[in-house]
Amino acid sequence: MTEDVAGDMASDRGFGETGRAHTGRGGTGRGGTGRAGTGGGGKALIEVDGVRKVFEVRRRTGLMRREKREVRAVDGISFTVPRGEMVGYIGPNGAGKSTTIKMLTGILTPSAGRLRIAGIDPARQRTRLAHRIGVVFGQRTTLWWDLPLKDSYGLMRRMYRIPEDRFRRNLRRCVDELDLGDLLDVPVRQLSLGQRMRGDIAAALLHDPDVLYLDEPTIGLDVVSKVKVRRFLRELNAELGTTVLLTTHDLQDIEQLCERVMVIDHGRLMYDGPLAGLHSVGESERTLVVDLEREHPPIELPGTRTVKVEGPRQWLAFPATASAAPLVAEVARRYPLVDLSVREPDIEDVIARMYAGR
Ligand SMILES: Nc1ncnc2c1ncn2[C@@H]1O[C@H](COP(=O)(O)OP(=O)(O)OP(=O)(O)O)[C@@H](O)[C@H]1O
Repeated sequence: MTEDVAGDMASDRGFGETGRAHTGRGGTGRGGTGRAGTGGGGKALIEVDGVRKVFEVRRRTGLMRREKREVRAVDGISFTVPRGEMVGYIGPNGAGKSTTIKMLTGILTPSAGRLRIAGIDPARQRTRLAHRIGVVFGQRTTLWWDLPLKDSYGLMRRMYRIPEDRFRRNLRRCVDELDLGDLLDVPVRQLSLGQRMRGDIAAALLHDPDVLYLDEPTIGLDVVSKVKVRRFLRELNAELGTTVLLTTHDLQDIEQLCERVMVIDHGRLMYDGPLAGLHSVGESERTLVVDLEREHPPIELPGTRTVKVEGPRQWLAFPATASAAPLVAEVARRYPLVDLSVREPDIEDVIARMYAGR
């Protein structure tokens, strides 16, 4: 398929500049309704409607016999993502996350349903789409294994027909933000996983994609590099309105980058809404840590359960959706209270409960 991509590439914008339409993180104004929307009534950049992907797998069941089986990797998913939003796409192993991203990039064709990225059908217009999207698959590199990093970037410049000055500007910024200066002359095969990952993130950004798909982008990164990568992604989103779909098992990525999160399991969307809303779905609990004047039998109050007693200190769990104020007042009224604090639920616990519940 040959497609004229010149129109897509005509603009001379780059992430070294800040002149481009500015939507920023959460700038699309999702109201936390728990449903995907197009944000402020604008047309969605990513549209997924009733999408399925069924794999047919054959399994040997005897010497001469094989059994055909269907795997519903994605089982009727619908959502939209407005321009400029950063969305987390999470789920347990085998949930269907990578399959979704592969369909969104045109690598896989859906068995049913409709997909559009900026109006482009990924499976039918893959070349055209390639100029609008950047992809990082943490488990696999898009770089040339035997070439130094900078030569891979040079090839990408030609493939994407990036104007020279824009390429230089974008590369300079990636090198600065992702600490790639000492790595540019190193063949990709000699890079550590974390170094290669930073190289891959830069490669996905050189052509100023509108949409960035990140599949486990912080895998192998040390703590400092994770912080840098997240900060860079936030800056790009704020400056250029880059839309990000982020798949990760590191929930700190989601907490620090995304206001909206989608949870998928067994190929179905279990939740789509604000990150904070997961607490109510996951039936999570907050904890009141109470210091009494002296040791005391476990506190008994309706709507709470005492989860631990250690000397004069007690830990009381209560539903995360309930207000702590009446509970605090009741503890103070009935018990010899010295001090107390409230601990918020850990998002990892919430999601673990959610996966387990299903
Ligand atoms: N090419 C394929 N042929 C057959 N089955 C497949 C194929 N690719 C994926 N699957 C199956 O589809 C389901 C979803 O897989 P997918 O890779 O999308 O999950 P995932 O959510 O990305 O998991 P992980 O977090 O482990 O990367 C799994 O049951 C997987 O075994």
